[in-house]
Amino acid sequence: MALAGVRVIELAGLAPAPFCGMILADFGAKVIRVDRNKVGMSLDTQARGKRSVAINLKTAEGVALLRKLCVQSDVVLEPYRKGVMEKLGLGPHEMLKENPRLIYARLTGYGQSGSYATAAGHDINYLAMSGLLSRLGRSGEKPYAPLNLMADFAGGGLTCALGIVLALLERTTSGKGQIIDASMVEGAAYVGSFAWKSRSIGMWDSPRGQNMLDSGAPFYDTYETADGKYMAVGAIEPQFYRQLLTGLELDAGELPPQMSFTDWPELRRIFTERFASKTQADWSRIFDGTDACVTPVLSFDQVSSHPHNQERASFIKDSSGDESPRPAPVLSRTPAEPCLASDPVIGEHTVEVLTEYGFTSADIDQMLTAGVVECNAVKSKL
Ligand SMILES: C[C@H](CCC[C@@H](C)[C@H]1CC[C@H]2[C@@H]3[C@H](O)C[C@@H]4C[C@H](O)CC[C@]4(C)[C@H]3C[C@H](O)[C@]12C)C(=O)SCCNC(=O)CCNC(=O)[C@H](O)C(C)(C)COP(=O)(O)OP(=O)(O)OC[C@H]1O[C@@H](n2cnc3c(N)ncnc32)[C@H](O)[C@@H]1OP(=O)(O)O
Repeated sequence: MALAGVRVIELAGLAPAPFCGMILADFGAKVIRVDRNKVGMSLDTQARGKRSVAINLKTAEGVALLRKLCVQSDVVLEPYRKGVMEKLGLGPHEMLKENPRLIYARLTGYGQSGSYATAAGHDINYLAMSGLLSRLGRSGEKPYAPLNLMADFAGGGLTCALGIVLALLERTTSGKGQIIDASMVEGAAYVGSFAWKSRSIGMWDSPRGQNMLDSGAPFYDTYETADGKYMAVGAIEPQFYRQLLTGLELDAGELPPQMSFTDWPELRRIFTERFASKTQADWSRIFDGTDACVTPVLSFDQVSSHPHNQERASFIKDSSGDESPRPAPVLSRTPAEPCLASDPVIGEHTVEVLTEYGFTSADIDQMLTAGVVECNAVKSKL
């Protein structure tokens, strides 16, 4: 796998950093999640392929231990509020002095500088601060955040993973590590570069929800079907739009022109009525194999059994039978090989990892007894 041999220390966080760590693990890195002691259950739902070590960082020995792990690792990924790592004596400048090849990734909402740097926040706040949230939502309604996908995951975890991979690549020539300041506000804004930069061609001149790609246009929207499901329509180009009309059995000559903004409400009414006349399966049969750019809006239950997704094996099942998306993208020689075993319990691999990093049994026993680290066995599911 592409990241084979890369050792990552991920400090346990809420959602974006766990996703970043999972991406690295899916593509072959050895990711060790550092959890707290005495926590019953991990809230990390993005733990695929990781191992867990439980360390009490509120002890000097715990801090010294983490430092030793970082000295022997390639990447440290930390998701805490600005200043937390420095307070622990584990700030990037100290760590890079000890391991100049270390890539020290800091994934925060507001970045490491600026007056919001130390403020608490979540996806919706970062998305709001990126400018993007103001553009999301239907006409006449308040801004609407699309789950916590944009800042936490696209602008956060994924962008941070890109930064780490870029720094690893650069290190192959310089031999040096570096610090990554991954701000979710900036990551989300960057993901939204199209929205920013396409203002110059008038893409966003109308208010929220009244533009071509923000649910303003009737040919770029979702429609309810007779069985209460939905179809997605993305028929922008005239040649594809004509195929949409053919599938809907509508005569272009009897309709207003596609790009007549003032007629969009009337066109939407006509499309709404048409889509409501057949089921999702009926419409899928009609539009499959055409270039009308019309697809069913699949539920999580439907998605893996759709023929296209099945043919590409786009979804995988883990050892408990739970489905999730296959890592993307697919690399031809060194594809990701996601681990299908159950997620680690907190501290499951403490002894295994510390042994691997060169600690003796006596050292480990001493740390276990002193409560510096914790090792927990997997509970039987029987
Ligand atoms: C929308 C999202 C995230 C959604 C996640 C949800 C899935 C979950 C979020 C809350 C969960 C629920 C909740 O926990 C209550 C229930 C618990 C129950 O067990 C389960 C059900 C729950 C309902 C549960 C259900 C779900 O799991 C949840 C709903 C996001 O947007 S995530 C993005 C958040 N932002 C960032 O990550 C940006 C960077 N980070 C930060 O700004 C801050 O970390 C943050 C997130 C604001 C949190 O601030 P906080 O004050 O809590 O922490 P920090 O200031 O960062 O300091 C960390 C302290 O911890 C110490 N520490 C760290 N490791 C160790 C260790 N191994 N040992 C000892 N101590 C450790 C560290 O030293 C710091 O200590 P100090 O404060 O003393 O410096």
